[in-house]
Amino acid sequence: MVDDKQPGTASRILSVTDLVVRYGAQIAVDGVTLAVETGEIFGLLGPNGAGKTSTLSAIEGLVKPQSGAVIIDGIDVLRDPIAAKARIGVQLQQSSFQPELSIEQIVLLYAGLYGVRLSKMEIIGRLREIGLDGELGKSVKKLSGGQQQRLSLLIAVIHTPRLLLLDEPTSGLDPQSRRQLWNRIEYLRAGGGSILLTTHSMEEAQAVCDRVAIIDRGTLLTVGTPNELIAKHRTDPRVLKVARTEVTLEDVFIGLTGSEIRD
Ligand SMILES: Nc1ncnc2c1ncn2[C@@H]1O[C@H](COP(=O)(O)OP(=O)(O)OP(=O)(O)O)[C@@H](O)[C@H]1O
Repeated sequence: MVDDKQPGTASRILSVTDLVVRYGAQIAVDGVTLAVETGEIFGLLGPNGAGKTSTLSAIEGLVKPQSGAVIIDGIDVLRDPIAAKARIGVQLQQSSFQPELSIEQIVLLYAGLYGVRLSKMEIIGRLREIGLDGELGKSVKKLSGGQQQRLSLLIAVIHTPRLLLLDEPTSGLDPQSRRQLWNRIEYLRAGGGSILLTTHSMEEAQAVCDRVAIIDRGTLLTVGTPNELIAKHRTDPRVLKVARTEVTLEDVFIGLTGSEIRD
């Protein structure tokens, strides 16, 4: 039997239990419980201010939760943050990269930070996978948005993390770059990785996520495969009220979270 308490053997790569995150009087996450299985792409959906980034930040160990537990690959993030962080990959904002450095220098820099040794041939091989092997000497500031996004994803997985955390990875990308990123995420899953991402795109959730959770006002409202959520909530009067024709995932989302604009 697989023991989820033993690091490296967990079939459940992430368990979040009763997570509470506050910023002063503001409750951002109000008792969220969710789990991501190994090899799964899991999507966190929610309107602006729902608590998605705060949940991710607590998982990453960037904010200290008021209460609750986060277990990554059998490791308690609060008790052993360094070991837990070694198992996760986080996509940095493109603006975090030093703009004057070349792609090769950036890859070498972050590989070094993670203790990964890469030969020039290995760097070229990795860049070939994302179509950037011809741009080795180009500075980061000269890359297009899509190229920068691909580079930041490559760096997020340079140490082959077991769990990849992506906060709105495709926002601002053109359709081609978005598709490429979806393919890349699926490729990482095929290689044994697990992915937790946030998105505002229902299309994205349906296209790449094995399961999704809808979160609002810091609370998890529902979880399942996109089709399960449609089946489960298709007769909910709040969902029927907003459905235009056949009930879609977006109808479920708006039905459960309400139609008012969030800032
Ligand atoms: N550093 C902070 N200090 C105070 N309040 C914060 C801070 N970060 C987030 N919040 C508040 O916590 C709540 C949840 O924010 P969070 O960024 O986690 O939501 P989100 O679902 O990621 O939203 P978005 O889709 O807009 O990125 C919001 O009310 C937000 O204003």
